[in-house]
Amino acid sequence: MARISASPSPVAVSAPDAPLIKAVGLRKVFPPSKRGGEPFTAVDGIDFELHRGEVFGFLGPNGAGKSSTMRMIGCVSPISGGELTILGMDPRVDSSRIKARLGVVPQEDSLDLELRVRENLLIYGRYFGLKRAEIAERTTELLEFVQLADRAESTVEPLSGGMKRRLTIARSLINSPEILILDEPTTGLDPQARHVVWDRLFRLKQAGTTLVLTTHYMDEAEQLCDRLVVMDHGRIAAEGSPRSLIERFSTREVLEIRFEPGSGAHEAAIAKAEGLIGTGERGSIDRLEELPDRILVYSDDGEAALAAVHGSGITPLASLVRRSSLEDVFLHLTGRTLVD
Ligand SMILES: Nc1ncnc2c1ncn2[C@@H]1O[C@H](COP(=O)(O)OP(=O)(O)OP(=O)(O)O)[C@@H](O)[C@H]1O
Repeated sequence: MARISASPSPVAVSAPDAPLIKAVGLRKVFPPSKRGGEPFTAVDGIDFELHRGEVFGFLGPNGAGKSSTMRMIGCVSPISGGELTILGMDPRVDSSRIKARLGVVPQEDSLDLELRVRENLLIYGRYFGLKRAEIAERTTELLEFVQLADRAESTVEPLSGGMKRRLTIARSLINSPEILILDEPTTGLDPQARHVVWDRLFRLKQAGTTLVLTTHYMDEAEQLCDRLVVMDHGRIAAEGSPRSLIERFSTREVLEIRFEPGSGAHEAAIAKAEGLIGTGERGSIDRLEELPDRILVYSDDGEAALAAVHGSGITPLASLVRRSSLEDVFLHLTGRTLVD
């Protein structure tokens, strides 16, 4: 298991506690298409640092600029502006040396479907210049780690989506990377397959591997990330641990109320509930968010807020009290939900 973790002997980082990745005013601007138009700014001057041993996340909806950022970190897309330092090096100068010390799990699996599972790792190991014996030993360990040892000799094509993702993770670890980059590691997987992938990522985290990942699943970000940035329209809206972001930008609990569609009750309830905001009484409402299908009532005491809602003559069709989540943080910061 220890060998699955981050490489033990970092070389080109200037100081022991220097960030593994440091971005200052990082930008990605795509040129106009051949048909004309304006250049498009996908990443608009972001600052962040990644430290050894942490799991750092970029949380944001589709189009927020997460993949564009990851591709710059992975040295497959040149930066358009600002500064980016990876393992103490400049990707504009040292991309090959940086790549040799990274593991990358791209958003779309890029496995060789006709080859066997083991052969996919062999090719990658050769690409990184590892010796055959070393590749063979590491392949055995990694396939065990991702629970694919019994599939080593089968071709990749018939594997499930979850298995392919786990194989991609194994492949990304063949060179004992110091940083593992995962772009939406569980997108497209069913809930059970997601949990198996999460379990493997947890183990890497426990083993001290430095992970940087993107996601638009708030539960993934909450469970895995030590620290994250909330990204929207190419900018960072907030940064912190999942817990600190929730404490800073939301209440302890949220009351969700729903009404008969088309009855007009939703609009009437909004008008009444606004009168309950900031009363200072038990169940006092901090703020409301209105979504097309429900109203979110933010209060530190959801049950008391529900009682206050009922007391004001609002009668929802259904109600639910839950803990605040990163989804609520995102909604508060951007006015939009994470998944459209
Ligand atoms: N090669 C490109 N040329 C022009 N625009 C691009 C290019 N690649 C990405 N974009 C645009 O940049 C914006 C950010 O895309 P990006 O893929 O970084 O977002 P994302 O947060 O990763 O979203 P997703 O979850 O959909 O991958 C989007 O509006 C996208 O259409």
